[in-house]
Amino acid sequence: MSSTQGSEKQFTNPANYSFPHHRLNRIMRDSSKTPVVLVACGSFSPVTYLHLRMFEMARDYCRHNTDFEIVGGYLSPVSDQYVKPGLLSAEHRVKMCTLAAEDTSSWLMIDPWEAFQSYQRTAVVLDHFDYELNTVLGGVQTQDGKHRNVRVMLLAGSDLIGTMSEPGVWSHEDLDHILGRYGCFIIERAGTDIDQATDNLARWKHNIHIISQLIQNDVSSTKVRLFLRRGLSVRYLLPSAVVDYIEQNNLYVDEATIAEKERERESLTREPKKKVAA
Ligand SMILES: Nc1ncnc2c1ncn2[C@@H]1O[C@H](COP(=O)(O)OP(=O)(O)OP(=O)(O)O)[C@@H](O)[C@H]1O
Ligand SMILES: NC(=O)c1ccc[n+]([C@@H]2O[C@H](COP(=O)(O)O)[C@@H](O)[C@H]2O)c1
Repeated sequence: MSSTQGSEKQFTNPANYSFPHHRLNRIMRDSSKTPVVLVACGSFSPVTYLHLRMFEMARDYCRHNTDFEIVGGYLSPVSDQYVKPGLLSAEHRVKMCTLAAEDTSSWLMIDPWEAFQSYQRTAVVLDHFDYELNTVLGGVQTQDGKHRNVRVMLLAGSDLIGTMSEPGVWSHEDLDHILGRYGCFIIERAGTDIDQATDNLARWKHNIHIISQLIQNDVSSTKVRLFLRRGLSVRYLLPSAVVDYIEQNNLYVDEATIAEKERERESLTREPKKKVAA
């Protein structure tokens, strides 16, 4: 059974869900172009500057190399049911992504649809975006009021695209749906050979856009979590509102470290009195 087309399918929404579109550019700047919405699917545990930067890189790439006009960008955090080490609750991940986008961007949005329900395959997530953008919202308009359907495209790092050639991770049908119907932008990532990662995807080559990182940046959520566990600073690797949120909620710090931090805090508040007394 092939994945259902966005315009035909009814999607089950989480409770109290509404599709965010407050930053979507509903009127195109250049009517000769194709309107595109970028969708990055991932854990975002936690979201880093690199995740946000992927969108800026893709927008620059589109301006200079394609006839696409980016009219919006979404981060879609994966469901809690996605089994992965270090995956914090959807509640925290959506909150951190929202703080990050609000704090740093004028065009990025967070869609919590995927996060607050059972696991949804990426092909289905893209269908959901297509449905919300084109069927529910009715797409966008050109300067002279003509209707245009928005093209949804996946934005991902080369490590994720590399998994598309690993047996059993993605079905052929889903790959055909994602890369054939929608298309994607791949951000080069240190440690992944981009030619190897895309070798098996040659039949969809016309829909795969590879973007080099001109300034190498290999911040990853795994490294950020490791720093936090070791009590090292992660400031300037993530938006400051996200760092503050992590600190306030003691996130990614294991039980032993929390207890140690509490002991430290207690001893710090007691220490000056002892010194004075001595
Ligand atoms: N440094 C990076 N360069 C290029 N792409 C990246 C980078 N960091 C993350 N991405 C991409 O961002 C998307 C979401 O990533 P994800 O949430 O899994 O982050 P991550 O840093 O890879 O996480 P983790 O370290 O927990 O595996 C994926 O497509 C991933 O390839
Ligand atoms: N078959 C699929 O649809 C499929 C397979 C593997 C990963 N994914 C998606 O890719 C993303 C991977 O995120 P991570 O890089 O954090 O593991 C998630 O959004 C996940 O849902 C989808």
